[in-house]
Amino acid sequence: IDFKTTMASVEFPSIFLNASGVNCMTVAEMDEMINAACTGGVVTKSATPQQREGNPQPRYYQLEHGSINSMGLPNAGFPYYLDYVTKEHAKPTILSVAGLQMSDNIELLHKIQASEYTGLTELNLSCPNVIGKPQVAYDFEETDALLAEIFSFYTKPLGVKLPPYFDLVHFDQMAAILNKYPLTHINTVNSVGNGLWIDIDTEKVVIKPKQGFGGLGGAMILPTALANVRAFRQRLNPSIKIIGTGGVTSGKDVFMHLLCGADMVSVGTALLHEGVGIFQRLTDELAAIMAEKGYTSIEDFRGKVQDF
Ligand SMILES: C=Cc1c(C(=O)O)[nH]c(=O)[nH]c1=O
Repeated sequence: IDFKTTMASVEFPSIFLNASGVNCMTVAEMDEMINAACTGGVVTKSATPQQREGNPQPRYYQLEHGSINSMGLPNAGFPYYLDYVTKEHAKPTILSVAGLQMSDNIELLHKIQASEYTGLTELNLSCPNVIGKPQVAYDFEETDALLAEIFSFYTKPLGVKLPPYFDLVHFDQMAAILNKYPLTHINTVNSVGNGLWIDIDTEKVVIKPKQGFGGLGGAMILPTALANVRAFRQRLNPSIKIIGTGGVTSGKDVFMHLLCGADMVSVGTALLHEGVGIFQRLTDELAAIMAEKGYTSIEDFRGKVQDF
């Protein structure tokens, strides 16, 4: 079964990617993603202009049905990731960038525009853990202004990483903004912002930053992820592809993301726990589901979830 896919005329040998932030901080991790079986390529950790240590530890904690994190954007800095993606690799790369303020985003995209890099870039509008900074993507006017400024000069392939939305009118408002711009894709969802977990033995929160508040990921956010993939598929121009992210732990979850309209699927929490071998497992499980249902291509069912 053929799981390759094309986005912005870039051929991905598989639909599977890592969620930015997981297994993508260093050259070794990014090479491991590219060299692993059944991966489509690699998405870098969101890069900031300078290298960042991130928040104090513990800043990640595994829950029974997912994860909570407040990493604080630790990364090796924009030059490190631009250097990596500009080199030749066996599979495509997506360069993720996250400014800490609007001017950072503009500066980073000017640098990419002026660089040798011709691959895909993803602007992270949804980091929930930069202390003191609200997520850009929850400010519709700022998002619109930022994209207008970017597309006044940026001509290379560009997508955006979005947080989950929880209100149908917000889907309408955000989709109306995104449809104004020549985006290659959206990647939805980022972690569900500012959850909290408590260790009842110590009666303490489980992560140090932000008094324990952190983004939620993993199995428990799958229903939210599916809703966001479907809602944007229903509203966005077909030219804007969708990377479905959030809650994927099995072939069934991948199948549901695809039924909702995802073009590619990325894995975060489960990848962190299982390692890159997960992509062969997800491929085998998806292929078994498709065989059972008599599907020979993802096109047989992509986006075809039915109303009740
Ligand atoms: C880029 C920062 C992000 C982080 C982080 O570095 O804290 N965690 C997330 O769950 N999503 C992000 O987008």
